[in-house]
Amino acid sequence: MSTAAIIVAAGRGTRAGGDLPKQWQDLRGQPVLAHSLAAFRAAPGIARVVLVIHPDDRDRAAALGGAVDLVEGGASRDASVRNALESLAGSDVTRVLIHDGARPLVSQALIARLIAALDQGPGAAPAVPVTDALWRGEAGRVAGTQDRTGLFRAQTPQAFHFDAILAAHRAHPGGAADDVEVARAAGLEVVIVEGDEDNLKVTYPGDFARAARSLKDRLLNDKETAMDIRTGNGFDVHAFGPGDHVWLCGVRVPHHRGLIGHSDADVGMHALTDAIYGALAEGDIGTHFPPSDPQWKGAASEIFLRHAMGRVAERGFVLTNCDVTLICERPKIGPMAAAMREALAGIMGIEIGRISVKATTSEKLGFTGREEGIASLASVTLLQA
Ligand SMILES: Nc1ccn([C@@H]2O[C@H](COP(=O)(O)OP(=O)(O)OP(=O)(O)O)[C@@H](O)[C@H]2O)c(=O)n1
Ligand SMILES: C[C@](O)(CO)[C@H](O)COP(=O)(O)O
Repeated sequence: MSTAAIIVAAGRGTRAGGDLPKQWQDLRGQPVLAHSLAAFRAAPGIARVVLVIHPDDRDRAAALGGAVDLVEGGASRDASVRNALESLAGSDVTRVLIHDGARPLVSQALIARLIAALDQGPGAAPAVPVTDALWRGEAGRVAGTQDRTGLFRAQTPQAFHFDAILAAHRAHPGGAADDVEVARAAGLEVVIVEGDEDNLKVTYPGDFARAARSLKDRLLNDKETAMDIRTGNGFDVHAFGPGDHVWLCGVRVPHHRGLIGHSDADVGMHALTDAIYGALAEGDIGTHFPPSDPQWKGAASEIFLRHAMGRVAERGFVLTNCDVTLICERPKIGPMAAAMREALAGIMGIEIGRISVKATTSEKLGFTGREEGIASLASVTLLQA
């Protein structure tokens, strides 16, 4: 059993206007059709994609790249669908989703709903109920009203058992608005699946801007496609006190003084850990390891950093890079920076090339200039994996 998608894109888009047929016009940096195609390529249940194109568009279709079967369209939408169905006849395809290339906002959730609905019967198609009042118009005036009870606006993809829809198309005289009409003419039952208001068909010039707005909203908000990139920053200070070494970014650095703190006072690692919690909007080290809790007294700061990295993984992110700056006159950090990056890479489980440790003095100004303590700044970037 295998499910194929047919994307019809052989129309000329006369109502949309423009220099190119609408499916080849730009929508946020890619042809409209590239968005429709990407949705089916990404859909887990779809084994094969057939793209129906106009003969004039072969070069454009080739530029889309990737594994698709190209089929030439016909003079009408239903003729285009028929050509694609015939190209799959005799293959292992048992189910098919037929989609307008001009609907670039089809969602993974909708595709999944349709595939699931085919377990119940030979046909399933998405639609949204009509919510506006309906009028009949004549010569620019309202000539009557139309009861909207039970009326729906039909969308694609429309999904069918393959043999049934192929036979229905072969038997149809032509001129159907969509494949549901063809299926019903052959007596097939088609269930209505909840459609999606965003799944608009680019038809008129104003639809490009609407589609672009919806796509932008989806990129920002939709869990299916959202690219969640986060930055966080951290800042920490520890004062010098008695001692013969300091811990900085996981490295024991000999020094004529120590740093005072509830834990091991690794100021660089604390700033870095806080930057990670900041990017996740999960507070700071004190939120997770309260200083009032005696169990963290003298604790190795790598415990905090490992916990923050664990939260990054649990929340589905990866840390793409971090940058730590230590601010002190002494000890000199330069000779130790490579060892610090290596220590952090080991604790964080990421490659050293994504970790920067650097230092600056404050030109003998302020508390770091007077060598009363060390300050540290850190920033990180997280990406939803
Ligand atoms: N001969 C045709 C006509 C239409 N289509 C496709 O069917 C879908 C829905 O059709 P429509 O929105 O009407 O597209 P066009 O026919 O291109 O538009 P117009 O009627 O404005 O010319 C589109 O993806 C279109 O490319 C097709 O593959 N072959
Ligand atoms: C297939 C379709 O998109 C379902 O709503 C619609 O029927 C296409 O209509 P058009 O007249 O080709 O724009």
